[in-house]
Amino acid sequence: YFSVLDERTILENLDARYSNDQIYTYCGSILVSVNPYHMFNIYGLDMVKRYEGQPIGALPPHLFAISSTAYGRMMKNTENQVIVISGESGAGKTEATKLTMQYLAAVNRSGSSTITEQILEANPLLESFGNAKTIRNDNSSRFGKYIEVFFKQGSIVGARTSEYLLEKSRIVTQAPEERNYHVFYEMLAGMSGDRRKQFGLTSPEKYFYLNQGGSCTLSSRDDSDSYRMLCDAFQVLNFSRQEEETIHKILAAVLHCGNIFFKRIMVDNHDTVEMGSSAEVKWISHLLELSDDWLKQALTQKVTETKGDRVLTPYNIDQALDSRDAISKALYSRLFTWLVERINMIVCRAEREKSSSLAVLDIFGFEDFHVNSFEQLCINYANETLQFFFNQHVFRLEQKEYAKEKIEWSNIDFQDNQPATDNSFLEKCHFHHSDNGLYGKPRMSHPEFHVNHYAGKIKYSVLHFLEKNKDTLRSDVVELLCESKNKMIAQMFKEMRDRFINKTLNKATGRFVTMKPRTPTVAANFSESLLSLIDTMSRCNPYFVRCIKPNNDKAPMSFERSVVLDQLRYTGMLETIRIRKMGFPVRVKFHHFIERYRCVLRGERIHVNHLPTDVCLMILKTQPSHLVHLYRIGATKKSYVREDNMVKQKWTN
Ligand SMILES: Nc1ncnc2c1ncn2[C@@H]1O[C@H](COP(=O)(O)OP(=O)(O)OP(=O)(O)O)[C@@H](O)[C@H]1O
Repeated sequence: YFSVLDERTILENLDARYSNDQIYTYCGSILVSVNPYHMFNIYGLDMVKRYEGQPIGALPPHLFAISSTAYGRMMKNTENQVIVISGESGAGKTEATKLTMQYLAAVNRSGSSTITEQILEANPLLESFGNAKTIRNDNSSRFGKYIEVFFKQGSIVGARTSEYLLEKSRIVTQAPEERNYHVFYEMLAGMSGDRRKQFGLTSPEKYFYLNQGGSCTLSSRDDSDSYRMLCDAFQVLNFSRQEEETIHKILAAVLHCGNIFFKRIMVDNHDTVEMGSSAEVKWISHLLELSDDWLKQALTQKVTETKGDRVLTPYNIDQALDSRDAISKALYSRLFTWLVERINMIVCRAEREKSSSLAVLDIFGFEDFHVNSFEQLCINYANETLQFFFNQHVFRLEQKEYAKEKIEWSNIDFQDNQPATDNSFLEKCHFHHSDNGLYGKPRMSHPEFHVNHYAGKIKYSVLHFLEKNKDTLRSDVVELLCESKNKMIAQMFKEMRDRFINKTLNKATGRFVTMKPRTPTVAANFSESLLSLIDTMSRCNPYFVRCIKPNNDKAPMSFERSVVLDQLRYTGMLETIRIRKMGFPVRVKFHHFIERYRCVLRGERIHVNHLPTDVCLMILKTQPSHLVHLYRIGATKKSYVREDNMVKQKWTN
């Protein structure tokens, strides 16, 4: 534990420990984990046994200490627990989540059971569909996840995963040296030639949606091996043959979709398009079990209904390409949501009311890129909200500690960071907040705005912002997809249609009111799911794991202070320090305090009957009276000192 908390001390300690191969450190109530980019032999069954039943602090800092404490507390008090794992891309969140799940699987009382195996198998499946190679991380999760594991009498009885904000743009575009989601490459590498033919597929280099990053292979991952693991996971999770087949069909249809091209033509002086390829269109219609002309209708013209009339407006080439990509994104993201629900159906069958849960939240950290767009605003908004949750928790812990030690305090206050982006997110934010101090207006020449987040000022580019926020498939295209002869596909889009269109409200009167068809924005949906997540988490006892990336080169055991310091700021640890500094952040055990400062008594006799608190008071009374407000004596074991250089200086002298 750090007894003194400031930026420099934290940084120096993390550095010193890291160079000693100690990747874990406690900082207040947080476990800091610095990515070693090198596998230490510290996660075996021997370590599970060593940490099992041990409270935090009994053994050196370790992820298993957090898991063990959370598990023990859940068992003892049947109180729900949550471990919040955060950090930037490549910092080690996914690994920490996997290790926590493995720890739980190993210590739970039913040992290895079918349900435990199914819960663990869900992981490679979601990795195939939700992870991709980025320049920062070869296996980057492109969605946030909240996994609740349910226990009854110490045995795992089920689990439920919630997913947040899958990155959709990746399905249709990739930056240089990046890839699309693993599953496409795995499928093409692992399927037999015959099977590939069945879906009209060839090699990954041939697909526009797969080859934009430049390289379709990965040195750190064998795609055909991963495909085998994916197929095993389908088996363990009881996917039917038909379901597996439909999943493949949707994936193949997305790839064909990306290869559709258009020819620009002029009709009546209007720029319009003609479909350039018929082979892809045929394949897509065949795979999705739809009539041949549906795609043509969806891709070349817009349908507007006014007072019962259908008006058809031909698309220009940009609109046609956009609508092609919108269909691909909708197909893939609906499939992803369906998969998560399908896994939950299998592994979440326990009567949850009677069980307790231990949850893990693996969520992207604060992002500040060269160009920040809508996705970054969502992610940073999520971080802002989680930071508020974290501050509340730290604040509560402080209050509890002061109450226990009967320390009077009055001036601890923490800044509610909520207003930073609240509402600005739900509506077309940049038009509404020019008079908000936390908001910066875009300059005329730059389409951007600024938000002062808790972690610093971030500049957002508004280019494509509103489209990204809408991100909807035209309702007539959704209707077309609902007509698929494949029941699973039809059902997926019917759910989408029912969720967005004709939403009905059950008013207090008991009457149903049909709302005007309205599609909630991505931001509104996300904000709603985030608030519900916070609501669930606030009923749990939280633990915080902050993953830190020590360098930007994925280099093993190399600690760059400037890289780490930036993250310390973003992870909110310095905010904890600020909160603690407003109270009495330095807590020293009586005997340590006496040992260290008895010299200031200059030989004054300490009577054998003096209690440690009396001696501490004697020492403190040697200080000038105007410093009285800087310390407190705890009721049970510690002196509390408000950090102040003058006091420190004097005592040290
Ligand atoms: N505890 C660890 N021990 C050894 N190596 C690790 C550990 N944690 C992470 N790594 C290494 O760092 C890489 C990146 O970690 P991980 O995928 O967990 O990052 P992440 O924070 O989940 O990133 P993203 O947000 O992009 O998904 C891993 O593939 C692994 O090589």
